[in-house]
Amino acid sequence: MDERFEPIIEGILADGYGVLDNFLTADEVVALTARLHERRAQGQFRPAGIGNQQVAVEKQIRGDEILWLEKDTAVAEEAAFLARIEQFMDYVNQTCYLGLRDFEFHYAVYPPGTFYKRHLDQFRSDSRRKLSVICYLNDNWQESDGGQLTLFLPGTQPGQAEQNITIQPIGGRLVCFESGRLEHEVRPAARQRLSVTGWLKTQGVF
Ligand SMILES: O=C(O)CCC(=O)C(=O)O
Ligand SMILES: [Fe+2]
Repeated sequence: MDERFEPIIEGILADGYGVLDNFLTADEVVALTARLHERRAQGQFRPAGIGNQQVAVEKQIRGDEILWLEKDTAVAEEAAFLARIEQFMDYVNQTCYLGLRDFEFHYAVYPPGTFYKRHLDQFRSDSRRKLSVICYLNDNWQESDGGQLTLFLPGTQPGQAEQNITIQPIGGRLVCFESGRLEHEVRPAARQRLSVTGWLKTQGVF
């Protein structure tokens, strides 16, 4: 068992979310970022969709561009990332019994000035999504760069106010939270903001 994932599991069980720094080493972040930029320069990214609305409407909600990672076409650094995610998923299954069987991940680029308004990941498209996972690829991110992830934790007692958690999108950092329970948003980013985002899923019907 991979003990380094334990703090994030404890966070998920206690609070519905966990954060783990150095999920990727600095060298791995640099290498994966280079692959991202190559693919984007080749025109492989598309504006992220949120449903059937027009792109202009969607941009009021989210402004990121994405590219799904596919096992078949993954280069070495991408395959290594997906293998690490698989280890993480195995560890979660051994400790949390969520019955995770599958995952899907995409690169995400938030150009300067873009954001993703408050939302819930799960029910938009696929109720098999159990855990949302984001790994940031940013070099030397400063608080003044904006782009923070805000998690809205529901109060645990009746009448208790929700709590806002602010997470800086620091390179190599992994964030994981319950897809069906925690609403969240990406604050406007003042500089280009890079990540790999995905979902750990159960099998079964939508
Ligand atoms: O990049 C982040 O911090 C969150 C992204 C997100 O909420 C999403 O892609 O659904
Ligand atoms: Fe989200």
